[in-house]
Amino acid sequence: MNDDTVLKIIKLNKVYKVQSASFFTKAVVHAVKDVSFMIKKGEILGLVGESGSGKTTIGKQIVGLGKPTSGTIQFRGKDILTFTPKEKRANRVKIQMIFQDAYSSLNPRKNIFDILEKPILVNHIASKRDAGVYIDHLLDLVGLPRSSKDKYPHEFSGGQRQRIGIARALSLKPELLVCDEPTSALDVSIQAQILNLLKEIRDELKLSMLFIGHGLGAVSYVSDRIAVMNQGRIVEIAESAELFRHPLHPYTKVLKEAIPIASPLIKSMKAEENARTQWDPNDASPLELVDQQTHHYVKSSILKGTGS
Ligand SMILES: Nc1ncnc2c1ncn2[C@@H]1O[C@H](COP(=O)(O)OP(=O)(O)OP(=O)(O)O)[C@@H](O)[C@H]1O
Repeated sequence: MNDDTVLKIIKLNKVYKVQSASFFTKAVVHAVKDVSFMIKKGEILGLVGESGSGKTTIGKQIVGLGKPTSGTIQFRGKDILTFTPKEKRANRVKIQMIFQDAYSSLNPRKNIFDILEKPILVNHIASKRDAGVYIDHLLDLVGLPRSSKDKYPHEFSGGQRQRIGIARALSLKPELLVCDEPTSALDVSIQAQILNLLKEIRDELKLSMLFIGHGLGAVSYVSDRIAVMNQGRIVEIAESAELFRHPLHPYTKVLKEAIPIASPLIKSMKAEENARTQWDPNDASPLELVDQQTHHYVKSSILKGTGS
C-alpha cells in the first residue's frame, strides 16, 4: 500500500434487518453494496448521492458506529475490524466525525471550555494546565473569538455551533475527518463559510476528509475527488473537475443538472472566498463564470483550494 493512503475501503457491504410490513418476518435493506475507495493524506473525498443511497452508513462504519456485513476497512494499512479493544480506542481518536446537527451533540449545560476540555484531558492530548492555551488555539483555528469559551451552546448561531463541533473533532488531532452533511442545516451564506473553513483546515493540518453531501455543487467545491453513490453502490468516482466536466454515469449527469446555473450557494462560496483572498479585479469575474458555466468556476476553485 502507498504510504500516503490513510483509508482504504474494500468491497464494503452493509445489510440491515428490519421488521417487514407483515410484522411476522424480517426484511433486509442492502444499504451498502460492494463499495471500494481510498483516501490519501491531505485529500478530501466527496461522497454524493440522494437520500437513502448509503452515504451515512459508510461514514458510520468508518468511525466504528456499526459493523459492516462484509468487506474491509483499512486505516493506515490496518484492518480496523480486527482491532483489539485498546486499538479501537486509539483509532476512535484518529478518526473523528462531524455531524449535520452540531447542536444536538453539544451538552447544553456545559460551556464551550468544558465541552472542549473534557475529551482533551480524557485522551491525554494536553495537561489540565495547558488545556486553556490549547483551546484558545483551537478557537483561533475555527475562526471563533477566544471569549467563546465562557458561553453556552444556545448562545451561538448554527454556523458557530458547527465551528465548535469542528473544533471538538480537531482537538483530538485526528488524521481523518468524516463530515456527514455538515452544512445541510445551515443558511446558504453560512454553508459557504463552513466549506471554506474545512478546506483551510485541510490545507493547514494536511488532514484527510470524507465529505458526505446531497448536492454536487457543495461536494465538488470542497472535494479533490468525488464518489457518486446510487442505491448503495458507487456508480462513478473521479477527480472533481473531471467528474464535473465529463460526467459518465447518467445519475451523475442528473446531479450535475440539478445544480442551478446561478447557484446561490456557489455565489456565496465565491463571495466568501473573495472576501478573504481578494481577487485581482483584472481576472475574469468568477461570478460571471458562475452565471454562465458553473463547472468552470467549480473547477478553478478546486484547483485553488488544493494549491495546485
Ligand atoms: N439502522 C438502520 N436500520 C435499518 N435500515 C437502515 C438503518 N440505517 C439506515 N438504514 C437504511 O439504509 C439505507 C441507507 O441509509 P443511509 O442513511 O446510509 O443513506 P444516506 O445516503 O446517508 O441518506 P441521507 O442523505 O438521508 O442521510 C436507507 O434505505 C435507510 O433507510
